[in-house]
Amino acid sequence: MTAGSTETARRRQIFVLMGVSGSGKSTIGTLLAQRLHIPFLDADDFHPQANKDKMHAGHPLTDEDRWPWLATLNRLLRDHAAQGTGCVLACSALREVYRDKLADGLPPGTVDFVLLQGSRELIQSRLAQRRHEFMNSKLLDSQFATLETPDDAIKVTNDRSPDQVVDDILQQEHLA
Ligand SMILES: Nc1ncnc2c1ncn2[C@@H]1O[C@H](COP(=O)(O)OP(=O)(O)OP(=O)(O)O)[C@@H](O)[C@H]1O
Ligand SMILES: O=C(O)[C@H](O)[C@@H](O)[C@H](O)[C@H](O)CO
Repeated sequence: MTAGSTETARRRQIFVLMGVSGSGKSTIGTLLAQRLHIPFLDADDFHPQANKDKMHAGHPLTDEDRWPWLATLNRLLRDHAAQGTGCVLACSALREVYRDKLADGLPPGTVDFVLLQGSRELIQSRLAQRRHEFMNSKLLDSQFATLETPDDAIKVTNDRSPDQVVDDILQQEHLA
């Protein structure tokens, strides 16, 4: 790829940073979007209030709770693709069927899923120090139980500085 075409590919690509709560989707996703000069979207901002209330009370979401939210996110991604602009979306996307819903109707190769990994101990310790609008850290076990590890995602362990993690993503993406 030439430098010019690499730059164009970067700007059009849609990245979905996925993983359990506290895996670093917002932190790493924000930085990745800055590095690529594309917008950052956080799926947390699109939950209906009922979902936020449920999680805040310590109850995991069900598939039925997630479908309308995933449909909203899919529309957002389609809008970006239609405009020819990429974006970075931070979204748990824990199950394969959720990822299929997110990518539904988008041209093949448009969406790259990036799984942020980390030990339960590391993530729990980060959650213990974090304040969040609605997420309850007691849900971490159910998040791990629901996670279906994708075969075809970029996988990075978020146990280094955010800058190093973004470097790793871009290298695996051949966009560095
Ligand atoms: N590489 C890192 N080094 C140090 N701290 C980190 C790193 N990545 C994330 N954190 C911290 O871990 C906590 C969780 O990160 P973040 O909020 O980005 O996760 P998330 O996956 O978006 O969580 P949620 O899905 O619950 O919104 C935050 O306090 C963040 O500052
Ligand atoms: O699918 C889910 O269960 C949700 O997306 C959760 O993962 C939360 O929204 C998020 O982790 C809190 O920020």
